[in-house]
Amino acid sequence: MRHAHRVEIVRASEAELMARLPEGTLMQRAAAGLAATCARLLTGRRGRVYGSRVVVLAGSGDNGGDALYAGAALARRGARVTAVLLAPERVHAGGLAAVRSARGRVVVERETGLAEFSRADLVLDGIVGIGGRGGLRAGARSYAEAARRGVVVAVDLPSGVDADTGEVPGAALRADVTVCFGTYKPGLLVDPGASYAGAVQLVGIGLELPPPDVTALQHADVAALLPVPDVESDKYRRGVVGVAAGSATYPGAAVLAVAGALRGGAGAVRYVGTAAEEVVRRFPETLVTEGGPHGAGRVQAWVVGPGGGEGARQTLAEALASDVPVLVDADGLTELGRLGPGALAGRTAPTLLTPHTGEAARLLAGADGTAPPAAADLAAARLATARRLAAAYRATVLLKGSTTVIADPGGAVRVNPTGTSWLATAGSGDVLAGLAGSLLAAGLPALDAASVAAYLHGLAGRHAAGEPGAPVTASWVAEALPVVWRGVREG
Ligand SMILES: NC(=O)C1=CN([C@@H]2O[C@H](COP(=O)(O)OP(=O)(O)OC[C@H]3O[C@@H](n4cnc5c(N)ncnc54)[C@H](O)[C@@H]3O)[C@@H](O)[C@H]2O)[C@@H](O)CC1
Ligand SMILES: [K+]
Repeated sequence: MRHAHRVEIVRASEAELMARLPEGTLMQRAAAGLAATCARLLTGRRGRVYGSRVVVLAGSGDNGGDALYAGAALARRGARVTAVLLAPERVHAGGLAAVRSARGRVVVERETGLAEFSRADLVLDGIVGIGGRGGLRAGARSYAEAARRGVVVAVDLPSGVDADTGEVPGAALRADVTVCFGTYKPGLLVDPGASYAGAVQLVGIGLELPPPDVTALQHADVAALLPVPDVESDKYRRGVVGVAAGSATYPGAAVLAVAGALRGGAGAVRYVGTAAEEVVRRFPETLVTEGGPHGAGRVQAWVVGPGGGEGARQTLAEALASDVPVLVDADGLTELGRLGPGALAGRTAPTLLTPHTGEAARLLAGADGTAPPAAADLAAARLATARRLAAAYRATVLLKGSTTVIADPGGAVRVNPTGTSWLATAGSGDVLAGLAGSLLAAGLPALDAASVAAYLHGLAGRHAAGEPGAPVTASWVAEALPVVWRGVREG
């Protein structure tokens, strides 16, 4: 599991530790880890550190200090190091002295800096770290826009990315590798920030941290959560998931939601709705029932909404009246937005909402009676959006997007590290809804069901798209689920 902490928490832990250690110890630990990664990268690219061109972009804070000390360490190993000072009057004095004494070059003119930047083998981005506020300032922005041929290593986080939210209010440096200190920062795990970070490496500096603000599951965590039948299992013990989806206009949504549900670990899938014929033709193993969720027979979780069309309101009401977990998607969310959070007030079992940002906007409007916010604004602030929705509806929320975010009403937040933009395809959400519902029926708590579903769905999308990637259809994503499930279990 990757743990991320917000800046306020990092600062408090650092202060507590620094009070017990000789001055500069943490920066030396950070710089040593950073220099080791840079040396590995240079050796991988050029065969050796000696003689390589390294540029250190040093801003005015301790982030620049880390970068300068790491640059000095590389200079001592024979790298040709140029430190470019973006704020010469406020540069970290100790770091600068270290570069000078290791015979590094120091430049302050922007033109020279940019020329060095463009031909460096490796650039250390130490412009700003967790002290960054707002978009990059003009002098720094030119580096974000300049061409380069070398590898860029972000110090703690790519400059220009908001550490707490992943928002990029302007330009940011695009890194190939980010070396972060002490803990991951939420902005490294959530897009758009995550897309600037490249491969992220954590260097321990000895911080004692409280529980994380944000987590990201890894293979082993997902493997431990996957429901696996034992000798005592029958279809009811494994869970029956009810899928109320599809309509005369959208029968395909029913087929895709069932396709996801059949691969999600439940023992059986029960379909209710008008697309029964299509569903059974495609998946004869599906149990089908006339009418709606009410009186449909035994299920352990409901999925309502995909392709629900006109009937979505009635279906939603019947499912919400049950005492089993309910996943609400698509047209079900539109209906829920009209009804507002009050519609969930009487529920005794968990509710999982799976909006994209457009549906999230309608849900938020339904919660506070205002006009829907712009979906683009919600996408840029996806952590905050998921948290707001979870709090307003007292439900678990899986906010779909370039980084899918899952928020529990209790405050826990997970971000999904898998996924691919090829998943932005029609019907992909229906598969995800079926899959997550199946995991709910198999007994996973809503936060786990949602985050495991997002993880597997993302991997399946990548698997279906292949390398370097090609368009996929939602059906292929569903078909790839057993392969990635096995892959996760194998580790
Ligand atoms: N505090 C500690 O104990 C440790 C801190 N470390 C490093 O220190 C960093 C934090 O250092 P600081 O608190 O000095 O803050 P930073 O170095 O991240 O940035 C603060 C400086 O950048 C300037 N700045 C802010 N926003 C800017 C923008 N948008 N464009 C250009 N300049 C901007 C500010 O005027 C300020 O001088 C961490 O990210 C990490 O790299 C590490 O050395 C580990 C230990
Ligand atoms: K940085």
